[in-house]
Amino acid sequence: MKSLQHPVILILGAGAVGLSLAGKLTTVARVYAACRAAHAAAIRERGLIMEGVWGDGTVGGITPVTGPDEVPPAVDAVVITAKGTDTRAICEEYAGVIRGRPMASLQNGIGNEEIIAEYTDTVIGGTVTTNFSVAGPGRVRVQSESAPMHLGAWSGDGGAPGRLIEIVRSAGIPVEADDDIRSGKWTKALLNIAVNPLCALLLAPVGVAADENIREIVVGLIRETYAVADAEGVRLPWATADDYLAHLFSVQVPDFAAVYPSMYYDLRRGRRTEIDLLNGYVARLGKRHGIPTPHNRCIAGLVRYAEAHPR
Ligand SMILES: NC(=O)C1=CN([C@@H]2O[C@H](COP(=O)(O)OP(=O)(O)OC[C@H]3O[C@@H](n4cnc5c(N)ncnc54)[C@H](OP(=O)(O)O)[C@@H]3O)[C@@H](O)[C@H]2O)C=CC1
Ligand SMILES: CC(C)(CO)C(=O)C(=O)O
Repeated sequence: MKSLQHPVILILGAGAVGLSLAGKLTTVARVYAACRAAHAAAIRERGLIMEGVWGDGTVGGITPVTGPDEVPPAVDAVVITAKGTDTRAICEEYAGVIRGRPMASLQNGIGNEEIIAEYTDTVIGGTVTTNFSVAGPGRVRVQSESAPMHLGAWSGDGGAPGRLIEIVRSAGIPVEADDDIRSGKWTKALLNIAVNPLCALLLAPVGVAADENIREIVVGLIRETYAVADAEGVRLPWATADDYLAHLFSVQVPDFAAVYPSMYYDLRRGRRTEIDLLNGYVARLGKRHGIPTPHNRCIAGLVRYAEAHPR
């Protein structure tokens, strides 16, 4: 990232999160959004339509691309917002563009940064605790923001996160530096482990987590995740699982009560989910450490079954 004057940003896998980010960044950067053809056609024709807490209106100036040949050579930074299930494939497709450039992940789950590090030296870990959805081709909705975006050095050039933070902040997106982004990814994953699969399976918004029939399952998922994180040496901001659960039920579930998480849309659209980067990952690590994870194993099994039997 040489210059902050007119940075050129490439967003890889632009759907709900990536197109929303593109819409905001276009005020401060030249933005290329690698997206599917239907989004690209709609954006070329009339711009990106945004609604919600990141602003309402039609945003021009985003250049959609559908392959690496359409990306100019002068990219300063890459941000990946594809699903974790697509990380390797999209990195392969855009490998020539990624190589030698700082690349940030805003994806949920654990394991994406390790894959990205195979394609470039400077990797920035990131989290975003805002609800995004696709309302149609080239049309996104941004609802409920519960915490600022977090960005922090994963590998390589330690100055890269600071430069990206400046760009993101100047676009009006709340963002903070995270000096332990490995723990930051786990911290964000707690919320997704607690609510994403349940909402996807029950076809319910996040508020369902507080239902008296469901709450106990959420408690089990999080207590197991805490035990596994502890065995992995991950430092979480809440000392105990029950401290985090208090935050989840008093802040995060109310903030997102009325909206549906990303995994809900995956199952509804018959797509693969990120379950193996979330609850499935916890179950796998639990096995390795000899920690029982019956809640996470059960929920991961149910999601895998639902993936294989689209409704
Ligand atoms: N939605 C949310 O509220 C939040 C999501 N996240 C995380 O952010 C990440 C992205 O989520 P979200 O934006 O909801 O997901 P989306 O599915 O809406 O967006 C990802 C987009 O990338 C596209 N894509 C995949 N591969 C390619 C490719 N090779 N070339 C071009 N486009 C490609 C997908 O197309 P296709 O579907 O056709 O494969 C899809 O349109 C996930 O890790 C999610 O967990 C984090 C915080 C909040
Ligand atoms: C924070 C939350 C729940 C917002 O939708 C999310 O990360 C997701 O949908 O995956």
